[in-house]
Amino acid sequence: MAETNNFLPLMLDLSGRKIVIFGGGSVGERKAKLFSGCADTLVASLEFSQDLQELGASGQVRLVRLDLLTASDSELRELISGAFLVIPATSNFELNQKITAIARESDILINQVDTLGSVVIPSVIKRGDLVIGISTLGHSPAVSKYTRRQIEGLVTPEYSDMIRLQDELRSYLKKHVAEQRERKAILWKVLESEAVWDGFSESYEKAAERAYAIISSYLEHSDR
Ligand SMILES: C[C@@]1(CC(=O)O)C2=NC(=C\c3[nH]c(c(CCC(=O)O)c3CC(=O)O)Cc3[nH]c(c(CC(=O)O)c3CCC(=O)O)/C=C3\N/C(=C\2)[C@@H](CCC(=O)O)[C@]3(C)CC(=O)O)/[C@H]1CCC(=O)O
Ligand SMILES: NC(=O)c1ccc[n+]([C@@H]2O[C@H](COP(=O)([O-])OP(=O)(O)OC[C@H]3O[C@@H](n4cnc5c(N)ncnc54)[C@H](O)[C@@H]3O)[C@@H](O)[C@H]2O)c1
Repeated sequence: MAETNNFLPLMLDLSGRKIVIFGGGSVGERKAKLFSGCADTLVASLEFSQDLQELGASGQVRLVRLDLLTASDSELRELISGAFLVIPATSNFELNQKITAIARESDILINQVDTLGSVVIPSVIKRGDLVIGISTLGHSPAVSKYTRRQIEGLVTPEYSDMIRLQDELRSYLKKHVAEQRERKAILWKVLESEAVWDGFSESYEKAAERAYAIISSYLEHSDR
């Protein structure tokens, strides 16, 4: 088991990156669904789940059907050539280990699914521009999934509205308030305002109106 207190989450721009998944079963399918929306995802397998076949037919993932046990090393190297991440997820542990070894030769990141490797895939919540990754570093994926479900209930649609409003206010304040510490104080006043959060239930514009009222009041009373 890897030393688990050295793992940290990173948010990576995967656009244009190649991700190769070996094994088209329930695990390969779950990983392909996660990555197909943002990376060039290829799945190599003997068989493919129904959902993967549909993802392949719609062009969201590339499917390569082959018996990986009879594939030559050069064929495997060809499949992973240029990959950013390799995910050996067949039901054959030894085969997964062999693919891992070949990927390691090319210093490619590897997400091992049958043991704790150097890359762990978290449970992911994506709500517009809010992205949350949750992991127990291999100790209990079920708790990751459970925690994701708990947090999903907390992250209401207003969170996306507030991100949009904060983004708008940050641009406005950068033009009108020179001091970064003052801009930060104002943004937090808006963030902690129940009136602004309640405003979203009426309309985005109502929440924004209340936010700008907070800014005006702050600027009138600050000793600028
Ligand atoms: C988070 C998530 C991401 C994803 O893969 O998409 C993920 N597994 C998920 C679900 C899940 N996987 C398993 C269960 C059954 C209950 C349980 O075992 O707990 C459940 C829950 C369920 O299905 O209910 C079984 C399991 N998992 C691993 C093994 C191998 C082993 O450890 O032996 C075995 C077979 C164990 C056995 O043989 O008994 C290993 C890994 N699974 C990980 C990630 C990495 C650690 C992440 C972390 O620590 O948080 C790691 C190390 C490698 C990896 O990255 O794949 C995804 C939830 C997505 C979502 O949120 O819905
Ligand atoms: N990381 C996780 O969350 C997690 C969860 C459950 C299981 N696992 C592990 O992941 C592995 C895969 O689990 P699964 O539920 O997806 O299995 P599965 O049986 O549903 O799928 C296995 C896939 O591997 C393919 N395959 C097997 N031998 C092959 C070969 N010689 N050539 C090409 N393709 C081949 C099969 O065609 C199938 O598509 C298991 O070994 C298990 O240890 C990991």
